[in-house]
Amino acid sequence: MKNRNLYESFKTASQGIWYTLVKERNMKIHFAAAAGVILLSLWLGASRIELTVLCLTIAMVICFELINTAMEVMVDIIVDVYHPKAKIIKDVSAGAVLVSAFFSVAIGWIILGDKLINRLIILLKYF
Ligand SMILES: Nc1ncnc2c1ncn2[C@@H]1O[C@H](COP(=O)(O)OP(=O)(O)OP(=O)(O)O)[C@@H](O)[C@H]1O
Repeated sequence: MKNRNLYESFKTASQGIWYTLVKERNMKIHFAAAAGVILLSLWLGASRIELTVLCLTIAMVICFELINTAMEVMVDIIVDVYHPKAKIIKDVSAGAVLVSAFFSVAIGWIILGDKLINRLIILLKYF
């Protein structure tokens, strides 16, 4: 079965994202964190380049989670019993998400940490 046109391709890709968002708890966390980071960056007055780096970082984590979900479904189609290699595939794939999430937190802190602390100090002076 092949997508007939660009609209069909867009629709099926969106369904893939929606499936992952509904089924995977971690994807909900990634989306919530992404929304939080973008709002925080706007509030802290992040520069365009900083916002660009943060958007790339968010995209990296979400893409790895999408691929991880695809890997899990693919493994489940191929094996429906315990298999050590199925475990390796799923664990490695989950590891990719973990590494990207860890570094995204580090990047977020490097970019926004100082601004956040300074803003909080200013706010605390009012009280
Ligand atoms: N067929 C299998 N054979 C061996 N181990 C498996 C198998 N299916 C799952 N596992 C193990 O269980 C873990 C969880 O697998 P599951 O398919 O439930 O993913 P998940 O809980 O959605 O993971 P994630 O938190 O990465 O989204 C895998 O990382 C793997 O270690």
